Amino acid sequence: MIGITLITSLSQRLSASYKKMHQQSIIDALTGIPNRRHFIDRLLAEYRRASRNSTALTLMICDIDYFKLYNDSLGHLEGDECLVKVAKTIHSSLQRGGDLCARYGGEEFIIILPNTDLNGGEKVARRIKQDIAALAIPHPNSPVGEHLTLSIGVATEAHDYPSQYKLIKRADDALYRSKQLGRNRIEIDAHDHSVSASSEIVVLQDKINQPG
Ligand SMILES: Nc1nc2c(ncn2[C@@H]2O[C@H](COP(=O)(O)OP(=O)(O)OP(=O)(O)O)[C@@H](O)[C@H]2O)c(=O)[nH]1
Repeated sequence: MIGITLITSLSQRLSASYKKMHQQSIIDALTGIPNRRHFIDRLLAEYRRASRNSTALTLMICDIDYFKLYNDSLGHLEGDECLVKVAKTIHSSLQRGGDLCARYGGEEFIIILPNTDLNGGEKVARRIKQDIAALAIPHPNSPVGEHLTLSIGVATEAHDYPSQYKLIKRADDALYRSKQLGRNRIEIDAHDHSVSASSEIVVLQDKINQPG
């Protein structure tokens, strides 16, 4: 009897420590949101689901502008605190249960929006930008404003699903464009064969980059 109790308690402890280890392996230690590894697993699952059901899938990468300057001006600890605030804010800007925000790299966050088309992606990107602006985090020496800003790249897949990595690449290319075009802005790459992608990009850029 004592032996059985001992084995049960041991296996409960093992299972608890396995759960803890698993949590630690998929959560970013600084910000407490999912890490890159968890993002890749979820993206694959969402990609398969979208492909099976022919639903739209949107991916978004948000990158803090001039974060090196932020660290240099205010120190690394302040930089860490800022990353935590940004992660929490982006996380709470997402309203659907299936949406996921993960820390993708140092000051980069990546978001999966399942069953979300171009219009939905645009709305979420705008909301994130507004919520970050509302934090009004002072960013001394930022060439684009007195408060912390984000550059955002968005890519949507509506019909054609060649590879989930291509969608990451397209979101990354859109982010790159956003940095090149001056930062603190949203760039969208719409890959929809029923319309010309480049014409959609132009229309959306006009809409998105209006002030406010
Ligand atoms: N405090 C802190 N800083 C980090 C962390 N991870 C990355 N960084 C810093 O983020 C900065 C990123 O710098 P860059 O890649 O040059 O980008 P940037 O200065 O934001 O410039 P742009 O992206 O071009 O606007 C580097 O200085 C990194 O040290 C972290 O966990 N904590």
